[in-house]
Amino acid sequence: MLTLSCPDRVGVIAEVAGLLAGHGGWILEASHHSDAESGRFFMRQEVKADSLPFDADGLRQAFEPVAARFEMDWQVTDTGVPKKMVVLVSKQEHCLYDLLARWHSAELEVDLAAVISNHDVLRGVVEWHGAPYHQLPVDPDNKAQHFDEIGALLGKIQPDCVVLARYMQVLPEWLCREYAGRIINIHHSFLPSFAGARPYHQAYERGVKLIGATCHYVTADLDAGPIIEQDVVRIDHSDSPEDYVRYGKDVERTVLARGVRLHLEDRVLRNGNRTVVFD
Ligand SMILES: Nc1nc2c(c(=O)[nH]1)N[C@@H](CN(C=O)c1ccc(C(=O)N[C@@H](CCC(=O)O)C(=O)O)cc1)CN2
Repeated sequence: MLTLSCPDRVGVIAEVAGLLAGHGGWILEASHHSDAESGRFFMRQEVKADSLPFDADGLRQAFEPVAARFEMDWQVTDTGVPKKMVVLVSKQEHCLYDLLARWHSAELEVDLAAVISNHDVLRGVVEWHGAPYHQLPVDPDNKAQHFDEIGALLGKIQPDCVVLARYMQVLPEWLCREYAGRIINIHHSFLPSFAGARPYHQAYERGVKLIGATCHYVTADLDAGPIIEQDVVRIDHSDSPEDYVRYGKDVERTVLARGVRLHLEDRVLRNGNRTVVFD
């Protein structure tokens, strides 16, 4: 899997396709986007591994000159190597349950390397599914220790994706920077509406007719990272805030699962604080 972005200009597609074809590369899926606003070009090329005379490192070496010439931000990943995922949770279980079921049934083909929580309440269900569980309690007077312990564990695992599945702690700037573009959160509102705490109750007070969920990359700015996936569900005057929570959970589960899959399949490319999603 080759993904790239670069300053837009004539010839990028021809150069990339020519290099791949020149080595016998069989392109299975090709997507690209020319973004007028940013003046950048985005591409995703899925190449049949055994059509090439070299492995992923060989492709990286062959591609380097083209990437340099076009000032590309790029990466080559071997989809034959399962990506590593870590899930952070607190006490809310619905998004975790959904991810565990998709992983356990192999619908989500990923190495679930760890589930980390500041509570112990979800240990049983995680270990029943055969995933490792790490409880790292939070001392309100020393939250830095909690995040240091998370950082140390993530450093050992080196995950491709860290999912905040209703994890209720605000990550420090250093952790967001260290894993920029790899930490995914599910916020239970249709951002930018109702950022922060208790969004369903904010929505009730505002009298909206749609509520939703947003899957986004995590940055130091709370709930403000690039959006990966969103969806909404209708509510009406007869619904209570508790109804909003119940309807909202269904949307949260599906939006997070879609967002995680898009990330794991290298279908999401950063475009400033926006994303290009080759779905
Ligand atoms: N650096 C970031 N950290 C987190 C983000 C983010 O976008 N950037 N998203 C949140 C998730 N979240 C809303 O979706 C959220 C979670 C928690 C809080 C919050 O105020 N937490 C309190 C502690 C609450 C508790 O102990 O139960 C706090 O941190 O003081 C706001 C929004 C996840 N992290």
